[in-house]
Amino acid sequence: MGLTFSSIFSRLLNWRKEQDTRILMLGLDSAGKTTILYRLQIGEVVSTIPTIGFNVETVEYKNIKFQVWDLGGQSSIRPLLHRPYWRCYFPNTSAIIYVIDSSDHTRLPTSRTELLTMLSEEELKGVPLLVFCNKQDVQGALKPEEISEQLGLAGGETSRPWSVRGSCAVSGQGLEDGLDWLVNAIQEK
Ligand SMILES: Nc1nc2c(ncn2[C@@H]2O[C@H](COP(=O)(O)OP(=O)(O)OP(=O)(O)O)[C@@H](O)[C@H]2O)c(=O)[nH]1
Ligand SMILES: [Mg+2]
Repeated sequence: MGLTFSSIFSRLLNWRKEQDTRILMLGLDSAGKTTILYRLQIGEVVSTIPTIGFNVETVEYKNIKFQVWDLGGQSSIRPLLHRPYWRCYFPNTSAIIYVIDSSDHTRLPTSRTELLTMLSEEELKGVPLLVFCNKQDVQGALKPEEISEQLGLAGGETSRPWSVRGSCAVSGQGLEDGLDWLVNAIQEK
């Protein structure tokens, strides 16, 4: 598995040469972000708590860095509390991966709001977006098409390349195709 991902990212490395590439992975708690990070098997996942106080998980493959920010907790203070801090990380972002728990019907509207709020950030304008509709293996999970419809990107998101795809982080299904798409999108930008 790791070999496949390495070969996908190699295209990016050859193309970006010495430039650092930062890919941010976000999504509500329990969506599957950490599981995806480990699934990539491209390096050691390092967990750190920067002074600003929330958890950051990073895995690096050469100069491609995947970062997951733990925006913590379930409460509504989450975005209010952290957005001013994590905003300062936005300017050097090459791509965004947004992970949704497709089996969590109740929180889809919250997840959608979080996503759209983030996409409205000026610094993220034009940055390619890959949405993983994760946990497709769970019975009753919403299909990527249904989630895509609810997110409503098709109507308004014209400033960036985006794709909404199904995944199962546990088996790894869908991850390769999604990341392959993302690497192409970064290169074509
Ligand atoms: N069935 C199923 N379970 C999954 C899948 N992806 C993740 N999980 C499970 O969902 C739970 C949460 O996954 P995590 O990877 O910890 O989620 P996270 O997004 O990192 O969550 P936080 O760190 O709390 O923000 C774990 O028990 C995973 O094993 C999936 O595709 N299918
Ligand atoms: Mg996690």
